[in-house]
Amino acid sequence: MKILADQNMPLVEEFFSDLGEVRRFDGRNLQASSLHDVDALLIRSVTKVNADLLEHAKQLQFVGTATIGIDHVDTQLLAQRDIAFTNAPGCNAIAVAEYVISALYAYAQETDTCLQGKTLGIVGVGNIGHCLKEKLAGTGINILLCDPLRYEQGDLPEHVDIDTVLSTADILSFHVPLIKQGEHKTYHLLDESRLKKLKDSTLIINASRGDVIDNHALLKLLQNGQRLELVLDVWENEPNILTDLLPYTRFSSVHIAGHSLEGKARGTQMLYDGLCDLLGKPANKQLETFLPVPALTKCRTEKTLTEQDLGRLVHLVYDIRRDDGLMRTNLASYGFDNLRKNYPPRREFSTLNIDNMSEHGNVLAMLGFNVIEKNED
Ligand SMILES: NC(=O)c1ccc[n+]([C@@H]2O[C@H](COP(=O)([O-])OP(=O)(O)OC[C@H]3O[C@@H](n4cnc5c(N)ncnc54)[C@H](O)[C@@H]3O)[C@@H](O)[C@H]2O)c1
Ligand SMILES: O=C(O)[C@H](O)[C@H](O)COP(=O)(O)O
Repeated sequence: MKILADQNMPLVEEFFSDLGEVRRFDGRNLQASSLHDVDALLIRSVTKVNADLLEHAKQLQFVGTATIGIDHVDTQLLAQRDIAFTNAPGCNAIAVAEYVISALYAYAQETDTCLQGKTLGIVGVGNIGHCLKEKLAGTGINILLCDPLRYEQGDLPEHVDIDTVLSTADILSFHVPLIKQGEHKTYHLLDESRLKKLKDSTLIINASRGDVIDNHALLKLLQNGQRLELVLDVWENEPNILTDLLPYTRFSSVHIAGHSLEGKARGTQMLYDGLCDLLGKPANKQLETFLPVPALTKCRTEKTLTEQDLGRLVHLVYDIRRDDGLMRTNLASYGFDNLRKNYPPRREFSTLNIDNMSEHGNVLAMLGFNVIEKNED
């Protein structure tokens, strides 16, 4: 079997080499002719799977994207052609939620803001939105949830409609898929008129898809003096983004919110499980065996922990300012895609074992650290 995989997908040889011959490709420049003898195609969000790409793909049985987002794949076409398809729902939910949490504590530190008592609106309560809500449950941040689809399905009774969330929340975090049309479209969900109505200095975090916010309208409003705090991981028209927005952002990054080592590796493993399933073979490889030991594995807390201390613990594992600095310093010379390709390793909170002497063990555990309770006596 011939397996063609994006060159920036980790651990493909480790997982797939027993199933066939693995070749790599450049995700943004895959040619239709390269697919003539391919049985399984493993992609990321940068490869568009459409009729043109599949023109010569006579043998293709399987397409897997190591992402939750599927806006780059014509899934109807795959179904028509009887090509099995799998994505990787939830693979990077922890990573994106931790990106947001790192942003929140860094913002609080830099602006001398107390997060406790602030209201956070989570728009899109799927894998990521739900994970974020659970992680923040002990922090004293008030949370509003907005997901009309889940509300209509009857499984989110606490849903608050988007315009109420936008006018109430101090902080907004977007975790919706890109939907271009229909009643619940998310394309330009934050358009000019909604942006104009936001409270002064609202903190907007977008780690979903760039098109969810009208970037040009946002820039125009900021240039005209509207005060907003921005954390942008995703941008319209990646990799050729509206760089004029950068100076207005508190933190920026190159669509890496989901790129913890664990998140990326889980994505590869989910595709491996999907292909094994299709082939009727046992999926017996485990990602834990392939992940390196983290640089930092242990620390100890004392009796009292403030909100600032929680922030310090978060930033011990992942500080969004590392990624913000990389983008601001290097975007012009390296370019968006190269920065993504050379993204330095990042681990999840669960890799830090905390010997806990404080009263906040449950808050630390909810955030996702590995808490080991220690009694003084
Ligand atoms: N920046 C990154 O690195 C990164 C990583 C992972 C995912 N993403 C993006 O984040 C999105 C969400 O990821 P997920 O794993 O939580 O997906 P998910 O499918 O589990 O959840 C998305 C949720 O959004 C809801 N939704 C759809 N339309 C909505 C609307 N108009 N208003 C409010 N809610 C709406 C859905 O009902 C669903 O519950 C992905 O589709 C992807 O585009 C980005
Ligand atoms: O939809 C997703 O899962 C994410 O946007 C994903 O993390 C994007 O990363 P990429 O596939 O481009 O590496």
